[in-house]
Amino acid sequence: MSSDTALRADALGKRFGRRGGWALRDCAFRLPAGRVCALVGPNGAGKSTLLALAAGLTAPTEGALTVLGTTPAEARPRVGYLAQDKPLYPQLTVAETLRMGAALNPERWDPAVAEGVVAGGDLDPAARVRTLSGGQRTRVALALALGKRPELLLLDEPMADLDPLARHDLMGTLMGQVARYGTTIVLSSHVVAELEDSCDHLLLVGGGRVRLAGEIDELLAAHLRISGAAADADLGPHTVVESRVTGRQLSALIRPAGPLTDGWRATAPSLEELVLAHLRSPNAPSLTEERAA
Ligand SMILES: Nc1ncnc2c1ncn2[C@@H]1O[C@H](COP(=O)(O)OP(=O)(O)OP(=O)(O)O)[C@@H](O)[C@H]1O
Repeated sequence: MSSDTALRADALGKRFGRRGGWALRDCAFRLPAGRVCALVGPNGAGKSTLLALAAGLTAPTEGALTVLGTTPAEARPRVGYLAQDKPLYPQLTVAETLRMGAALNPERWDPAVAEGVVAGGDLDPAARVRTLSGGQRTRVALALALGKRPELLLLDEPMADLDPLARHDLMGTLMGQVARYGTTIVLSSHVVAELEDSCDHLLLVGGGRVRLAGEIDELLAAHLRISGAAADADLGPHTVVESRVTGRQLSALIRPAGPLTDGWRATAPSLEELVLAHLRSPNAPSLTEERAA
């Protein structure tokens, strides 16, 4: 695999327990290095499982996940991971937590980066983690992940307990990382509108499968929102992701397979419209780089 690939899944599957259902199945995608990738999908879709696999915390049941050109276990020192529950030691102070980060990552630790993230939140270095709010803990956990100067940063719902200003601030910090160090970021979130400005790659999972994977610009360009008279609707060769009839009007999100016949009004979808249409239509065909190529 070339070094310009941060993450690659081949027939990746994960099942918890021998009788459990598949959290992920038959997943194939490639995430180029240096991208900011939005990982979206409904509750239970497999987002956290995918991030935990990439962080080397759990092993695939079948297939393979290649991280920074190697196995997840070998890539671990070069990967930063922020888990959904942001585990920290509650009895340690903020400063002690950062010292622990330095001790655990002697080769890579950058105190200025870690302290900068903490200082941005006006946190007292002497405060104990147990006295911090949820959002303040997120900031400390993020300082640990970023202080490691990761080549790949995996963030599981980092914005969930942040106020709007702190979210904005977090995105600024992350964009700074990308610009300065070329860090690849995978960020799971339920708030798609917040990702539109900062992410350039999308991975949409649903029911354990990859539904959409690719550059956001290319995915958007592959779809159209159309509307027209329901009576003479013939969407012939096009792939219909979602369609609705209201009165005499039909509106749909399609993947055009050629020019549209006369009578349709067509507009480009937003990222949110693209994602919502696929979430509402779990049986719509997938579109991933592999299949699109
Ligand atoms: N440790 C585990 N043991 C058993 N089943 C698990 C475990 N972790 C996840 N699962 C199952 O795997 C599936 C995917 O879960 P996962 O947490 O990856 O989804 P998610 O997309 O992150 O969901 P959410 O948006 O709710 O955080 C779910 O059906 C879940 O019940």
